[in-house]
Parts: sequence; C-alpha cells; structure tokens
Amino acid sequence: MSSADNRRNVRAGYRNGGATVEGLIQNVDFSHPSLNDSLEGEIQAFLINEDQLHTYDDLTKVNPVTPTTVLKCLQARYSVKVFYTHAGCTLVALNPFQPVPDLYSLDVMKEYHYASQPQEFKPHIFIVAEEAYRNVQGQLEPVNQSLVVSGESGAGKTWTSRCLMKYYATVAASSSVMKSQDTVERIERRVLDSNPIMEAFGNACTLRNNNSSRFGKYIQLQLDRCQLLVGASVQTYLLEKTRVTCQPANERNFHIFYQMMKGATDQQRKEWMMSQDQCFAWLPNSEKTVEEDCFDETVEAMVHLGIHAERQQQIFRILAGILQLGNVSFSSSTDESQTCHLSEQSEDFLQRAAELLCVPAEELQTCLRVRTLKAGKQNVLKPCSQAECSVRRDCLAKLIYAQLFEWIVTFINNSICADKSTWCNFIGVLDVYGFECFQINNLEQLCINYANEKLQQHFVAHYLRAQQEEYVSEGLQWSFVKYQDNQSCLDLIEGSPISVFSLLNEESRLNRASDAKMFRVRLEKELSDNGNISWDKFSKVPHFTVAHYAGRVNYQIEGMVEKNKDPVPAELINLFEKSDNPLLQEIFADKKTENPTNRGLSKVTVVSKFKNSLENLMKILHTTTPHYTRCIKPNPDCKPLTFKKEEVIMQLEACGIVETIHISAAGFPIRIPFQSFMKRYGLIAKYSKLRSQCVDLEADNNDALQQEVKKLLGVALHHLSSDRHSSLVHCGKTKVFLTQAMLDLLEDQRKKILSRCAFSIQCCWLRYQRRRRHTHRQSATLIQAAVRSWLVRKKVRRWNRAAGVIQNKWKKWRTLLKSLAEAELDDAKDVVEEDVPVLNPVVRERGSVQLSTIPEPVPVRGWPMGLALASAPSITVSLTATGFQKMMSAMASLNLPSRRGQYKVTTNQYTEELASIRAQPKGSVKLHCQRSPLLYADRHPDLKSDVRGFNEILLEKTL
Ligand SMILES: Nc1ncnc2c1ncn2[C@@H]1O[C@H](COP(=O)(O)OP(=O)(O)OP(=O)(O)O)[C@@H](O)[C@H]1O
Repeated sequence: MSSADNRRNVRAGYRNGGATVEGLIQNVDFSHPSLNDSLEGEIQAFLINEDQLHTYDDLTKVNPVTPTTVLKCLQARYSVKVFYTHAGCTLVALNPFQPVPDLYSLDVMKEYHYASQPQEFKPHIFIVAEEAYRNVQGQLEPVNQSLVVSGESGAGKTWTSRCLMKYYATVAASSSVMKSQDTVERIERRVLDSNPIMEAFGNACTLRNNNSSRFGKYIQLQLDRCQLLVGASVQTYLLEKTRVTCQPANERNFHIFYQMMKGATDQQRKEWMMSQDQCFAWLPNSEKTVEEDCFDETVEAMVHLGIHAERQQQIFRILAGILQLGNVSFSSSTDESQTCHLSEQSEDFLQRAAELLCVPAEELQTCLRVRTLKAGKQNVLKPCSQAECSVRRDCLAKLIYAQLFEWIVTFINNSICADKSTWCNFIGVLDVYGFECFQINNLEQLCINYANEKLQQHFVAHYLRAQQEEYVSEGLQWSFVKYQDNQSCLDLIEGSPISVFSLLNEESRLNRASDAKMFRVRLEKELSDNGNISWDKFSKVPHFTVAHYAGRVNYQIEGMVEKNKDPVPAELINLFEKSDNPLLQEIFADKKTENPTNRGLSKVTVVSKFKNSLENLMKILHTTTPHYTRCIKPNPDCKPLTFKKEEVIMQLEACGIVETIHISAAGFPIRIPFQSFMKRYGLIAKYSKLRSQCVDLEADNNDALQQEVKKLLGVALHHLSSDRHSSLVHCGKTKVFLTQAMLDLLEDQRKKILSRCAFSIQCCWLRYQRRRRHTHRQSATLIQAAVRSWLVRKKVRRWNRAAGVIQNKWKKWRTLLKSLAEAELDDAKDVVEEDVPVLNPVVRERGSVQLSTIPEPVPVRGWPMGLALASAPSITVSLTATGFQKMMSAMASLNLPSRRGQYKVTTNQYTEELASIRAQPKGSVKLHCQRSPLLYADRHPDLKSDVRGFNEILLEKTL
C-alpha cells in the first residue's frame, strides 16, 4: 500500500467528538504532529478551489476526506441546487424543501432506466433504484434488495420512499406488453394509492415536519420472473397512537381528522354530527393548513383501493365518534363510592359519540366510569376516579384508532398483495421515523430511537464491520478504519438479561401501580455499568439519559411503565364487540382474540412487541442486498435552500458518513464467492478470443477455483493496462473483491458476449426457420399434387360411371325404339307397299332434333290410321281431330310412347289435302327432344344401326 493510502487510512481512524465544524477539525487526533500539519495543509489546498467543490459527484473522490471537506462539497452542491451526492455505498440526499422541477419526471426515470451505465449519470435516487432493480435482474445472491432510507424527522425519507415506489411502478410496469394493461395499471396505481391513505391516517404535522410519519413502514414490492411489479405488501411499525388523545404543544393530531373537518360536505357534517363551528379538544391548531389536508385525495385513493362508500361511511363515523369522545370531560365526585359526574354538555358529546360508534350511550357511560374487578368468581363494580375515567376514555379512543389503522393496513395488503406463486423476488423500501429528541421524551421516543439504533447497527454490521473483517480474513492488505459501533447502546436498551426494556417489562408485569422514582433507582442500580446511560443528579424529574449514536436524549420515566402496559379494559372490548357498526364489530372481535388480558395470560408489552417486529425486520434485511440512502435535513426550520452547517455536520457525524467514504474509497464494495463468480462470468473466458487461456468452469476445489478465477480475470483485463485495473479487483481466499467500476467492466464484457451469442442463436434460428419453411413448402406441393390427382381420378371414375349409365339408358332407348319400329312395321304390313319414303332427320340445335323430309316426295304405301286421322281436314271428315288430339293420334300411329316433358312430335301432314288413304303422304314430322338433366344427354345416339319402317324414317339422321 502506498504511503498516501496509508495516510488516508490513518486519517480515517479518528473519531470526532465535537459538534461544530471547527471542533471536528480540532479534534482530529493524529499521533504525529507533522501528519496533522500536512492534513491541515491538504484541507486548505483542497478548499481553495471553491468553485470546483460542487463538481464532486462522489465524495470518495474528495481528498482528503474529512468532515470539513465533505461538508464544504455538500454545501457547494446544495448552493447550485444539486441535491444528491454519492458517498461510496451510500447516497446522500439533501432536502431542498421546495419542489424541484423535472427532477423526478417520467423522462428522467426513463433516462436512468434505459441507460447502459446509470452510475455515469448525475447522482440521483433513481440510480439507487435502478441498481437494486438490475441486481434482481442479475440474480446475484442475495437477489432480494432492501432500500434503507434513514435520516432525522423532516429529512425527506417519506418523500424519497414515494419517489422509489413511483420509479418501480413506472419502470417495472412499463415494459409489460404481454400483460393486460388493465391489471398492470391497477396494481401500480393501487400500490401508489396506498400512500395517501396511510399518510392521512399515520402522519401528522409536528414541529419538525408538517408531514411527519408517526409510524414506521417496510414496503415490499413484489416482482415476477420478468421483474415486473405484480403486487406489494406493507408492514407497519408502532403507530404513535397517543397522538390521538394527546398532542404535543404546537403540533397536530393525525391528518385525517383535519381532512374530515375541512373537506366534509354539509351532508357529511350532518351525518357525522360535526357542525362547522364545533371545536374539538383533540384537534388543536386546526387553523393551521398544511399541504396534506386534502380529503378528496384520500377518499379517491380509498375508492381505488376498493374501500366502498358504505365502508368509508363506517370509517368516518368512527373517527367522528372519537372526536366527540374527546370533548367528554369528567368532574370528580365528592364521594368515592359514587361515579364521576358529567356536565350537561359532556353528556351531549357522549350521547353523540355513542350514536356515532353505534353503542348504547348508557353502557358507554358505565364502561367509562365504572371498573369491573374480579373477586373470585364474582364481578365487583368499582367507580373510577376522575383521572381514571379520563384514562379510560383516552384508552378507548387510542384503541379504536389503532385498531382502525391496523384494519386499513390489512385491507391495503389484501388489495395489493400478489399471490405467493406469482412473484419470486422483492425490493423492500424501509421508511422508519427519524431519530427524535424533544424537550420531553417518553416511551414513544425510546422506541423510535431504538429502531434507528437498530438500523444504524445494521449499517455498521453490514458495511463498516463485516466488510473490513472480511478483507482481513480473505487476505487483503487492509488498515482497519475505526468506526462508531453502537452495540453498547443497543445492549443498554434491549440486551439480555438486564436492559432498559427488560426492566420496563418486569415493572409492567407487576400487578401494582408503578413508581417513577423507584424505577429510576432500579435502573441506576442495574445499568450504571453501561457508559451509554447517565442521570442528572440534580434533576427532580425522574429520568435517564441515553447516549445514542445520533446524540443524547433525556427520557422521562413518569408514565413510561403505564404506556408499556398499554392496558385495555375488557369491558370496553365487550361493549364495542356488540357495536352496530359492522367495522367496529369486526375490529373488536379481532382484538378480543389477541388481547391476553382477557384470558389472564402473561401480558405482551409494547416494547416486547416492538422488539419482536424489529427483529423480524432485521432478519429480512440480513437476507437482502441493502442500499443506503441518508437523507439530510439542511436546516431545522424547513426553509427552502437554506444550508446550516452545524445542523448538517451533526447528521453526517451521526450516520458515520466519513468512515463510510473512507471504506468505500479504499475498499471493494462488491464481494462475490468464486463459484458464483465463475457461474456468471465464466463465459467471458469461454467465448474470449484468447483461447489459450482456457478456463475450467467445472473446477470444484477452492484452490483450483481460485486459479480459474485469476485466469478469468486475466482474460477480462488483458486488453486493459494492468496498472490501472489491478486496483479494481482483488482475488481473496474464497471470494473476488470488486469495485463498482470493475463490476461494470465485467458486466459490459458479459453483455457483449451474450449479445454475440444471441446473434449467433438468432442466425441459426433464422436458418433453421428458412429450411423448415422450404421443406414445408415442398411437402405442401407434394400433398397438393397427390390430392389433385386423387380428385381427378375420382372425377374420371364418376364420369365413367355416368357414361355407363347413359350408355345403358341409350341402349335401352334404342332397344325400345327398335321394338317400336318393329311393331310399327308389323302393323303396317298390310297397307304398306314397296318404296317406303326415307326421311332424313337434321339436327338443328342442341336438344332438338328436326326431322325434315327430303325434297322429293317420298312414296308411302299406306297411311297409318292415326296419321290419316291426324291429317284429315276437319270439314270433310266427320272424325275430326284437333290440337292435342292430332298430336296424340300422330304419336299413336307412329307407336311412340307418350313421355311427358321429354319430347314432342309435330307434323305438317294434316296440312296436306288427303286425297286418298293410299296416296303417298307428303310433309315432315318433327320430334322435339326436351333438354335432359342427364350429363351428356346432348350426345347423339349412334345412328348407324339399321332401323326399318316408318319410325326409322323419322329418327334416321343424315350427317
Ligand atoms: N426531494 C425533495 N424535493 C422537494 N421537497 C422535499 C424533498 N424531500 C423532502 N421534501 C420536503 O420535505 C418535507 C419533509 O420530508 P419527509 O416527510 O419525507 O420527511 P421524513 O424524513 O419522512 O420525516 P419524518 O421522519 O418526520 O416522517 C416534505 O414534506 C417535502 O415538503
């Protein structure tokens, strides 16, 4: 390692004790005075280029890395309205406290999403989002990702979480061409719509932030195999329910109450029994309007999520009931055996509350004023004191609100959560309340600060400690960077067997009223060994002070044990379980099954519940790849573009940003086990042009694997100058350590190879398709030819059959004609002389055969009788035939069978004068054949055969 590097790491080893910038610089403790002087000189030299400071996108490039240089860079960037800066593995986000046009637009999202190297773009929260998204795509273990957003109250955590959710709802859904647009829109919209609802019910205006989250949340965005957003689930942590009944000075209750007050229509006011001018004790500072007071938006989001109008009505009636309950006050009774009095006005409020909550007013009044004690098997009723009545009223309101909040979260989850079979990976976004230190801090602040300690510990353990320990164990040359470990603070709060939480739980489980002073003494006795707890000996108020990683906080002991017990009177649960409001019924039925006080089981205290839920969260975080975003609040008054150095340096100091930068600058943030490395990047060697460096991808023992990895890295780096790139990668004993730049390089090469492979596959596929198409075409032609020939054969066979039928018929016809002709000849034997005239039929047209006489008169030896009759003139012969009769007689005389519709015979014989029956007949006979339905019926019969007699004359044809 170079001497400059050494110096750098030595510098990183100091801890800062002071809070001011100057103090921090002065507190730098180097063993060698000359080192100190040179550092001072370097800082001055660095800061001299003031107009260059804003150009440092990544604080790891700052040299030297000290709180001052880091602070100055951030300040310079803030002054030119650049709000994001990389600090190694962490992204620092400065709150602008004013909307920044086009910083989060759709186009910007797309720009980061489609960039081949988003890291080369300006630092942005979308880089963190995209990196996590690409990690899921890359499937490098651990595949699931967590985006941890931390910072103090008002620093911008909720804003950042919202940006992240919007980003995923856009990029993880926009490419979903295959899915029904409807489903996609519904899911992403629902996920986003869960925000306004949860913020309305869980956020409040505090002194530090107008939209302060009063609960913690971990949102799991569920992605399917194609990395598309298919659902989400929300896990919430410790809602600050005391705010419902008790709001710190100058702060407000939860937003939803003000939204109702300000946004209700007259009709709704009537239904909720809240007139325009009514004041509510639990709604202080209602004249203050904040951006979040938008009732319509909340209702719209409810509609989108599927909370129908009737349900909404039930919810708002419950909230209105809580507000009325807050106006009920009790006055003490002189006689302890008597219940407390209610003023006339309070009775009215109680009546309205009962009506809105759909319970009998009488019973509600009794529940609030009378306690039921168990004495053996008997119930003893004991009137409550004025203070107890108020506590019971507050307890009821908090209980209803907390249960309602839980119901809403469950509803949201049911509405947006995808079936487990449909998603395989997730990206979690963690937004917990920021570190809090007020004038008076109690159990809520202890829990909130404990959660922040846990997250800080996760960061320290995951990044600052584990990373450095791993470098050493993997044989990397590494000078340890010291960091502030908050383990001892966590031991103080949650450790076993003795800690603040364990003592609190012990005290809470005792069946007696707790004494704050006695508890303080106990704490001091048991925990004084831990350096993170202290007491102000002169303070009269029982308290203890904890030195958190982010600062010292005084906790008031009074009321802490009671809050930890969080008792719920069973009478109240029993009463509300019977409420006519179906929603109240539902949430109280659930409460009854979980409330152990009803079953006499050991009590589950607030801190033990919270500790368990945080431990579960930590388990999830440990199984995912974390990405840290540190939100910084540049000034305490939330003023736009105002940078207060003291305020910022405290926050940078608290989250250990300087140590993080040091470790990131010198270290290798990416660590991949050999096996996984070979699996992912083995193809670089396999498909490389350097065939000589053949890598064995199947190597299974660690040393062999290490050799193969080295070869592979050699291949990957062969065209790059080794001096430059040897610092980007280190091959450890079981893992490869990489910088982000090296990872990008490898990914780039891998992508190129994959795209070459894809190109080859596409070519093969196209060739194969072409060949297949050709074969298909040939086969089709063959099949078509076969089918055509089969059809033709079939047709020919049909024709042949038809021809056979026709021939048959024709033969029959000829036989018939012949027989007729013979019969005719027989009939005419007696009268017919020699020299029979021959008539030549002439075919005139298809379907009609005209028999025309030859020009010369043909001698007929004798007239058939019918013909004679048909030819007889009507005046001379008494046996006259006309029209049809004539034709029939002609046919009969010619012995033609009568077939209706097939032919018709006409003759002009009768137009000739019949001189004698023996005279030779003259004229023509026509035989009209009608068109036959038979195929080939227009074929002329074979006329060559001999037909004799008169009929022969009629039918014979001269061609
Ligand atoms: N990137 C940003 N651009 C513009 N304004 C911002 C940005 N980040 C935060 N703000 C402003 O700062 C206010 C406080 O931010 P936010 O509510 O996210 O703080 P928080 O860290 O979640 O606080 P708490 O812990 O109290 O919930 C926001 O209401 C918003 O007005």
